Parts: sequence; C-alpha cells; structure tokens
Amino acid sequence: MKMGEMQETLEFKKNIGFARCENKARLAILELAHMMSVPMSLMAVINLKVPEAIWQGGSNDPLSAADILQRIRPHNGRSDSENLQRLLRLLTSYDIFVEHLSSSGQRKYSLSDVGKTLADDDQGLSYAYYMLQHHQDALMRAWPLVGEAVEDPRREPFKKANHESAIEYYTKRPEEMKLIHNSFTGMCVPFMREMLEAYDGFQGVETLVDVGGNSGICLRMIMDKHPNVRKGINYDLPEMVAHAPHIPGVSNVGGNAFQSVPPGDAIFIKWAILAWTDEEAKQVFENCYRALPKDGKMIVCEPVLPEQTDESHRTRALLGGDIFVMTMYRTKGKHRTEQQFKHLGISTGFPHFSVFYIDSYLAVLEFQK
Ligand SMILES: C[S@@+](CC[C@H](N)C(=O)[O-])C[C@H]1O[C@@H](n2cnc3c(N)ncnc32)[C@H](O)[C@@H]1O
Repeated sequence: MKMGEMQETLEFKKNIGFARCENKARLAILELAHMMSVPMSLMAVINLKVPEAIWQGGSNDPLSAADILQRIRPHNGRSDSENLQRLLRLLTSYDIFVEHLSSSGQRKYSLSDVGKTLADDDQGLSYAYYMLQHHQDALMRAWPLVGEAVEDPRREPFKKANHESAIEYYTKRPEEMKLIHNSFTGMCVPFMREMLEAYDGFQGVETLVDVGGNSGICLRMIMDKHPNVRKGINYDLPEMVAHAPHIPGVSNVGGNAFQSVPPGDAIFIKWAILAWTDEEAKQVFENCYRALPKDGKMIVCEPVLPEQTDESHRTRALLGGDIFVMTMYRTKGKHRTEQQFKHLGISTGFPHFSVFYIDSYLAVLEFQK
C-alpha cells in the first residue's frame, strides 16, 4: 500500500472509531431519556399482580402474555395481551423476567431471580411493597423538585410538593402507613435472616434497645435467634410506636433519639441514621454513648457508600437511595462512607470500629466504647 493510501485508511478507521463512540454515547443518552419506562412498567406489572400469576406458589412455569391475562383478568374482554407483552419484553431486558422464545416466534415469560423478589413469600412478604411505596403519589409529586435541594437545601422537595414532611404526611394516612410497614418488613426480613446467620455480635446481651425500631420486627428476629436477649426496647417516635404490635419480651417506648435514648447492654440501629443530618447523627451517637455501660456497643446496619464511583448495581442502588433520602426525608440526611461512619464514632467517644459486609446493601457497623 502506498503512503497516501495508508494515511487515508488510517483516517477512515479513526472516523469510524469516532462515529462508533458518538453512536454509543447517543444510544446511552436515549436509554436514559426512556428510563422512566422502566419503573413505570415495573409498577404496572406489580399492580396487575403479574409476578404472583407466574409464580403460583413456586411453579414459575413460562407463560405467554395471554396466559397471564387469563389468570389476572379472566373476565375482562378488553384487556390487551400485546400491550402486556410489550411491558414484559422491556422488563426482560432489565432482568425481571426470563423470555422463552419458541421457533414459531411465541414468547413466554418466567420470573428471573430479580423478579422472584416481587412475588409474595409464604409470609406475604416481598420487595413489591418497597417498589410501590417508593412510587406513591406524594413521592412522585416531589421528584420533579429534586434540583431544588441544590438551590436551597432548607426545605425537602417532599415538603415543598406536599406542604408537610414525609413523617407528618404518612402518620395522618393509615392506609399509606400500612404500605410503608409492609415495605419496611419486606426489605427487613430477608436482610435480618442473612445477618443473623453470619453475625454473632448479640452474644452476652440481655437488654437490647432498638433505636428507630418501628414495628419491632428486627428485635423479634434477634430475640428468636438469641434467647440471651431477654428484654427488648423498641424505641421510636411516639406516633410510630403507637401502631407497633405487641411482641413478647419487647416494650414499645415512644421518644426522640435526638433528646435521649433508654439504657441497655447494647444498642441496635438499623436503617435510620441515613435520614439524619451529621449534627443529628452526632447527637444520637452521643445519647447512645450515654445509654451504654462501660465496654457497651452499638450495632448499626446502614447503607455504606463505596469511596469509588462505578457502574455496578451496588453503587447505583446505594447512590440512588442517597438521592431518595435527599428528596424525601432530609436534604442533608445521607448515605455515608465507611470513613464518615468511623469519624462519627470517634468524634462521639467510640474508639473501636469494625465493619462486616454481610449484605451488599446494608453493612453491619460495630461501635464499641
Ligand atoms: C427507615 S425506618 C427503619 C425502621 C427499622 N429500623 C427497620 O429497619 O425496618 C426509620 C425509623 O426511624 C425512626 N426515627 C426517625 N427519627 C427518629 C428519632 N428522632 N427518634 C427515634 N426514632 C426515629 C422512624 O420513625 C422510623 O421508624
């Protein structure tokens, strides 16, 4: 090849390379622009009870969209299986369903491992409630205002959209509160099962205080697994413990952890610190320090942000949750890194700090006096 021809070929290849990069970038931005189709389609199939229709107590046999409609809307002559199939195809590409394509072109769908988390288990629990709760009308009104948390962080987008805080809003609406309880329980139980299998930090504890314990479900699971914990104190805001069920061995105590924390041998806090500003978290840590005996420990289960930002599911789930907190609960509440937690502990008198990554979303953080 002559010199001139070689240069031309190189130039041509470079142009194709640029075009490919540009093409990839344009495709990525279109995927993001259409992203809303994903949660909305997911909400639609949850509301239509598609996961249960396929799961049917664990059979998970592949079904066509028409078969699914036959199960969920047997008497609706107007329901449209083609439109259901369009939702199922999109969600297959997000790993919610598995598509079984026959040689004749017929499509059938079963649940993937991700999809199975949406079907109620034998206790009526699933992640579907978490999904539904995260897309309630009041939250959907707040999302378009997320940028205002940057312009002026003094009021949460949720409060701007709904004229009251999320806690005020939901405590006035028992039906929506029920969904929140189901959502917390659906997320809490699988985590607690796994955590209690792998973590043995409750040994020797007789009185355990759960700060922000909500329904007391975590305490119940800890006490079932560790009979040495004979007394549980479920400590939460008065309006929350007012709805907490009776659990043998557990006292429901209403109060505000910013003001004080009841004494115990150990303190448990799960999935609550994220809604507090650094100053509030520090205040609660100081109150916990005062409530613990010498050598006492605080066991915290919270999302822990990685230092590096990457494209993994874990990083995306954690960073997405961080923006949720900023929009709905507190603009300066946040998901924190391991270093931020360590610093929080040291600045409030806890010299010993260990982290156990048992679950990929919530880590177990031990703060010892
Ligand atoms: C996301 S929920 C987690 C509930 C439970 N720990 C779990 O993991 O399922 C956070 C809880 O913290 C409680 N909480 C928030 N601020 C509080 C405060 N200042 N004092 C006590 N509890 C508080 C809320 O009422 C709520 O029940």
